[in-house]
Amino acid sequence: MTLLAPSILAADFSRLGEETRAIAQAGADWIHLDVMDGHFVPNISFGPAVVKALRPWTDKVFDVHLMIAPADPYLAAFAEAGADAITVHVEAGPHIHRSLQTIRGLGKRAGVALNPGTPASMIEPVLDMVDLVLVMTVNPGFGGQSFIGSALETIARVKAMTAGRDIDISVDGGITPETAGPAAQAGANILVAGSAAFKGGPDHYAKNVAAIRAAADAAGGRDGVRC
Ligand SMILES: O=C(CO)[C@H](O)[C@H](O)COP(=O)(O)O
Repeated sequence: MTLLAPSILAADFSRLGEETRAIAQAGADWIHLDVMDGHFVPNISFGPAVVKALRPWTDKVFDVHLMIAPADPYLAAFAEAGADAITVHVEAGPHIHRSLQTIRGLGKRAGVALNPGTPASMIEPVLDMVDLVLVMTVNPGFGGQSFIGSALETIARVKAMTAGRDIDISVDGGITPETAGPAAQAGANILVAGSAAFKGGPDHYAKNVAAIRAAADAAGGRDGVRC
């Protein structure tokens, strides 16, 4: 079954704890936490203090996506705050190998992310170091954007590059019941969804999550790793 990782970027920030619990109880597999610094991306979201504050609200995997540069000075803080997986962007600095080594050294699942304009080949040298590849299907920084179709080719390239390895492929940006199928078909086994997961408020979360997952599974999505 394809795993669903709702992004709390689309939640009601005045009630983040309740929202995190509600989406977890609605069937989310992982909780995706988007960290933005106003430098690597043109928006600011939250830091390790918020991750720590949310940790008691659910025992789901905390999938922390760092859209920050530099990332290395903050990796330990996010690990201590309760992250289970930490993803850094290959575009965010010159030492991606060191960042991934640090994340694994902290005992966390290490992820590397690719922006829509970045070729998949950029991460080939570090595939031994990663548990997760996150393919951005929007330009990072904001929720509610439209899925960039050309990123499907990147997902397919990453799938081919990672064949035979125990590496998850996550897609992030513009995931809806319409785009979940093509993303899963191209090779994604974890879908990050913000707007489509939180649409309509808490009474709709279970239905939203089920619709996205069903679309992915109908398209032949492969199993995500449960940890
Ligand atoms: O990383 C992100 C933005 O940088 C968000 O996770 C992503 O955009 C999800 O939001 P939506 O599903 O609304 O597109």
